[in-house]
Formats: sequence, C-alpha cells, structure tokens
Amino acid sequence: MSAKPPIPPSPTEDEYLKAVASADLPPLTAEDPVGLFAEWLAEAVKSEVNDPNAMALATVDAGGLPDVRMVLLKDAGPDGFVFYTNLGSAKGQQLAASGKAALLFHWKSLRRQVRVRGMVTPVSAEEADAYWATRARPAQLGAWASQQSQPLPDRLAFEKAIAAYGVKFGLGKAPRPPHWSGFRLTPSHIEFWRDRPFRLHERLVFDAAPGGWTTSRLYP
Ligand SMILES: Cc1cc2nc3c(=O)[nH]c(=O)nc-3n(C[C@H](O)[C@H](O)[C@H](O)COP(=O)(O)O)c2cc1C
Ligand SMILES: Cc1ncc(COP(=O)(O)O)c(C=O)c1O
Repeated sequence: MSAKPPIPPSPTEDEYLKAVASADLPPLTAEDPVGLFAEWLAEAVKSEVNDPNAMALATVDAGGLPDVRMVLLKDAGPDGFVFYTNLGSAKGQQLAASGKAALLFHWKSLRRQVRVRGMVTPVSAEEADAYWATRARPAQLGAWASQQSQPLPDRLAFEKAIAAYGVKFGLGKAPRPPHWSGFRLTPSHIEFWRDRPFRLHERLVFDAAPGGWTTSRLYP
C-alpha cells in the first residue's frame, strides 16, 4: 500500500487569529487592471523564491476537455499577456484551434492570485524574433530539437539532435524555428484575489467594456 499524501489540515481558529493582526489592510481598489497587475508582479518579483512570472495556462482540447500547464509570462501591457511555446505542442494546437485561454498567477509568498480569461492570437514574427534573440543559445538549440508533447523514445536521441543543431548553426546565431513562437492573450476578464483570515477573501473583478473596464466585487 502506498503512503497517504501529506495533505495539510485547515488552519485552526488560533492560527487565523494570529494572521488577523497582520491583515489590517486598506480595501483593494484600482481603476486600471494593467497597472494593478504590474504592481502585484513587482511585489512578487521581490518575494517569490523563483519564477514570479510563472502562470498556469488553461486551454481546451478538441473534445472540450480542459488542459493546463505552467508557462512564463514574457510581456504584459494594455494589449495583453504574452508567452512563447512550440506551436506543434498540445497547447499550441489547442490554442490555434480554439483561440481561447485562461491564465492563473498564484504568488504563494503574497497569498494572492490573478485570474485572466480571453482570446488568444499569435504574436507577429518580428515580436517573436526579438524575444527569441534574448534566449540562451543552448535553450535555442533545445527548442529546435524538441518535438514538444510528442513521445520521446530515448533521452540520448534528443541530446544527439541538440548537438546536431549546434553543428548545423556553427558559431552563428540560431534562427527562430518555424515551430516556435508566441501568443498574446487579450483579457476580457481579470480578477485580483487577496487572502483574508477565515477565508473571507477579497475579489476585485474587471470586465472589458467599450473604452475601458467595468469593476465589480465577488463574494469569496
Ligand atoms: C515554471 C514553468 C514554466 C514553464 N514555461 C514554459 C513556457 O514558457 N513555454 C513552454 O512551452 N513550456 C513551459 N513550461 C513547460 C510546460 O509546463 C509544459 O510542460 C510544456 O510546454 C508542454 O505542455 P503541452 O504538452 O501542454 O503543450 C514551463 C514549466 C514550468 C514548470
Ligand atoms: C520548454 C520551455 N519553453 C520556453 C520556456 C520559456 O522560458 P524561456 O524563454 O526563458 O526559456 C520555458 C520555461 O520554463 C520552457 O520550459
């Protein structure tokens, strides 16, 4: 029999009461979700142990079954949230087919989450080239050799393929592979969530409206 996984219990009332003292914050308010996201990410950059720009990317497959995995946010602004991947991967195919996705940032050190939903479009070749050029050469060669999400018969075959691309491109720059680029999720809905004691959390929602955003609050 395998051991039971060590699931932590719900906090006790005493544990919550200790948190109440440090939870005396002004209510969460903002006019502009893009600015608030930038503020929260800046705080996460300081407090997270690694990858503060990591986010779960949710998609649906052809049968409507949800799928989810982590990716790194590489640009964010009024136009949306950008990430890069292999276009032939499971996520690449799902994004191309549905044009829809959701993102989730969870910053454990801050006890905050941000949820984003919207339509997804490919970034331009110029934008992808500019980001590609910032990646380390071994990571570039790996992207050439990786048939992401396809079965890998053996690790050695992958390493040989990476070495072969290294020889192919010599000392020059490795160009961006045709199967590697980025997507931009244009948000129609963004929710900021902040932890409060006893699970009485704050939720601030922004919905895209002509010329701006409408805001609302949700029960926790
Ligand atoms: C923190 C973290 C960041 C990641 N960032 C990316 C990324 O930016 N792009 C990417 O293609 N895969 C990234 N991955 C790997 C993906 O989670 C996933 O394993 C891979 O893209 C294949 O997903 P798919 O089969 O659903 O397409 C990351 C994984 C982790 C844990
Ligand atoms: C397979 C893969 N592609 C792309 C990325 C994006 O990050 P970077 O462009 O910094 O390598 C990651 C990050 O973990 C990754 O695992």
